[in-house]
Amino acid sequence: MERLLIATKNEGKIKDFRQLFSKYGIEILSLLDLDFNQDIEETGTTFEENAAIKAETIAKQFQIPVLADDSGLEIDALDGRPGIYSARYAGEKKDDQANLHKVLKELKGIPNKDRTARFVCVLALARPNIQTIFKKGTCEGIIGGSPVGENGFGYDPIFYPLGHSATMAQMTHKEKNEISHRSNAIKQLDDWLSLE
Ligand SMILES: O=c1nc[nH]c2c1ncn2[C@H]1C[C@H](O)[C@@H](COP(=O)(O)OP(=O)(O)OP(=O)(O)O)O1
Ligand SMILES: [Mg+2]
Repeated sequence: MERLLIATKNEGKIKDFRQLFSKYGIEILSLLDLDFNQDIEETGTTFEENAAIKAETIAKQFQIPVLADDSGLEIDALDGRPGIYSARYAGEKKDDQANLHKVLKELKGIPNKDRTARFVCVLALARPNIQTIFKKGTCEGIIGGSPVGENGFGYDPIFYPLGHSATMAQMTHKEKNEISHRSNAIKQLDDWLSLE
């Protein structure tokens, strides 16, 4: 296998996947490379369900193996929110800045020790006529008091991975990809990747 289609339009994810799969010699294509203008509605109630919806919709349409990523931020003090609603936390129009500021507002006054959180990434690999498989990766951390750093995307500027004094948005792309939820999920696909 030399090319893999990822069922996403999120440029931040695409950039992560390009780097993470380059060591396997796999070229990444995304929905941005295809003539696919539909919006896939994420109607599931779990990361797994939403990842399956995205991967299976595209695999069925194009009759090729497709990987999808459903991911988000779980904050303990917010009972796991924003969770599966991370992309649309501040409204249907996806807005990374509005989303992270909503989180910061909700955590106002909460001390560091109670600002624990994790990024979660569930990958679904859908193939024509084969049951979809799932892999999950997480990355534990602490939510900061204000956004710091220019790299990455989404909630990266407010997320300090455990044991680090830099946010994910202050890290280089390579540093983020060594510890991220996405890389931890991909590592579990190793078996499948070396079989292809
Ligand atoms: O490494 C990450 N660094 C920072 N933030 C992140 C990361 N990974 C996921 N996130 C956040 C972004 C978005 O608010 C949500 C994913 O939502 P999610 O529905 O999976 O993706 P999406 O709608 O942006 O693109 P798509 O569904 O087309 O793949 O979690
Ligand atoms: Mg989405």
